[in-house]
Amino acid sequence: MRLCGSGLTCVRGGREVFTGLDFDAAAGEAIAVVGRNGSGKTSLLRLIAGLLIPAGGTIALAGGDAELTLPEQCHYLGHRDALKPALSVAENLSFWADFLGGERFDAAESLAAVGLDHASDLPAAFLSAGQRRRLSLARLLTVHRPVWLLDEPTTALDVAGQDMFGGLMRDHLARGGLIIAATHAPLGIESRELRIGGTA
Ligand SMILES: Nc1ncnc2c1ncn2[C@@H]1O[C@H](COP(=O)(O)OP(=O)(O)OP(=O)(O)O)[C@@H](O)[C@H]1O
Repeated sequence: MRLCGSGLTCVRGGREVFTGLDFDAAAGEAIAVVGRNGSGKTSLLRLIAGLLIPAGGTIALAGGDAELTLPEQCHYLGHRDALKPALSVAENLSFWADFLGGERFDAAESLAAVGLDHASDLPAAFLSAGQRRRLSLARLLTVHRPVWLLDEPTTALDVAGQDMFGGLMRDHLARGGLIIAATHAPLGIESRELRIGGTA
């Protein structure tokens, strides 16, 4: 499996954010997208996820599931956690599994993997920032998708949480997944850098 972007141009609000951007990522590889604030890191993830339309260029996934579109093979984790505060931790995860569709894996195991098994009945409104982020990460495990698009994924995670997430990312890569992560902080796993715009 290989994800390639070629000659990408992104325009937002009538302003060109980047142009002529090329990237490629192979199965088992993590790409850290870096660049100054406003350079277009989030925009690139949203282009790959199909949430924005490129003003030019193409994005293609070779060797994926021919029956599915690229967005259907991506997990997009934005920097906001996209949780419903009135629903419990377990209900939020169930909502996302229903919304994303496809085969779902054991929610209790996913919550245990991110250290939230003790909190499954707690309303999401009561979670700390790091716990909200951990619940978002559980989505990645409950529904398997090969391409993980992660926007500042380690935000709010404590050191143990960053170690835990590093292990989850390594497992995903070992299973043949790929990761594109926009980040200002070290990702905590071996990765290749894709710089957008000038030096941060
Ligand atoms: N909805 C929008 N309408 C118009 N312009 C937008 C919109 N969203 C983002 N932009 C602009 O697009 C540019 C790129 O934003 P983006 O969020 O992709 O940058 P980034 O590299 O992720 O930044 P940061 O490091 O601050 O998170 C910015 O100049 C931003 O103001």
